[in-house]
Amino acid sequence: MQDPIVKIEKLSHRYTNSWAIRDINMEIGRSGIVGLLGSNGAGKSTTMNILCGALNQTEGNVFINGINMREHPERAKQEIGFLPQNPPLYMDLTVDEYLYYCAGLRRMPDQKVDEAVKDAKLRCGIDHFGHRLLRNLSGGYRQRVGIAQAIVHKPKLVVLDEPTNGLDPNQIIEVRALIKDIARDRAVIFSSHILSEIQLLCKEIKMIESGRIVFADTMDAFNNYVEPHSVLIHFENPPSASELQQVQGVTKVDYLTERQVRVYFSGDQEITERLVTASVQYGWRLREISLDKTALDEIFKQLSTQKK
Ligand SMILES: Nc1ncnc2c1ncn2[C@@H]1O[C@H](COP(=O)(O)OP(=O)(O)OP(=O)(O)O)[C@@H](O)[C@H]1O
Repeated sequence: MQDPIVKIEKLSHRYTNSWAIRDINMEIGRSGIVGLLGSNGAGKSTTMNILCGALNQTEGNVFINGINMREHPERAKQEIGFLPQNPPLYMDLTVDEYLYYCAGLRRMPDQKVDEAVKDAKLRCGIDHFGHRLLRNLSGGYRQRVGIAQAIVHKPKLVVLDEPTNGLDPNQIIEVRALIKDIARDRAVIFSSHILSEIQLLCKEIKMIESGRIVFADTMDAFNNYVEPHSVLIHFENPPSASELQQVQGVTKVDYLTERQVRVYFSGDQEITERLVTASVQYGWRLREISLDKTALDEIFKQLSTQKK
């Protein structure tokens, strides 16, 4: 396996007197979108700000492409493009002026700047807005300019802190498509407090709650984790537990009332079909059946209490 683009070791940060993040460890590969999911105040921005060298951590280490951010910040930052939660956009500059200014901050060689700005504008769909003042752009286009400044120096890693926050639904769709596009040739870390957004965009998910990582795996593993493993059934003529356990896939049966049963199963979703068939065959008179999907809030709670 290739070396990770990001390696975080035992990262902790304390603001004045309380810890915002504790003991975070993670590795991030060189391509695709990794989602950092967490509710408000979970510690996403703190982690991202440290990762990008905008904040000095209290404890632990961050390596970007093998370079220690604390020891060699200038070199490490060359590998990163960052769109913070409140991007520093200068409203009195035109798009071109702003992107040239950002390329300058990145210490790009002069002869490469024209082409780099042109490429970033094209990639972000703002090439026709070069002379427009930032203050006269819509929220969605300002966000595109923010993403353009994050990729102008062609970094290997782009970090986007809640980039769709505050946008209208159409702008959200456009910005998500842009993020997918820029992730084709680099790693992207993307934070959000919206699970469905992370599910839509990311191949991997790191979930953070109260400053700790509570889940880190592929999106597929996460989706399996939150898949329902039980169904709720109402029978008019309820079978016994042992009769229900004869149905292939059923692992456990709990009677909630005389006629209402929670049936646990393992494996595939065809369980509902098999239960309906058995009910017809044996005359159990099934009135209602529904998947028992635990509320996501509940899963968040379970994950955060399990790993504390
Ligand atoms: N500058 C600061 N001084 C003191 N406490 C802070 C500061 N910045 C953040 N915090 C606290 O640290 C914790 C983590 O905040 P952080 O901004 O990293 O979370 P977040 O997941 O990005 O949340 P949000 O989505 O609301 O931005 C919170 O309890 C927050 O109140």
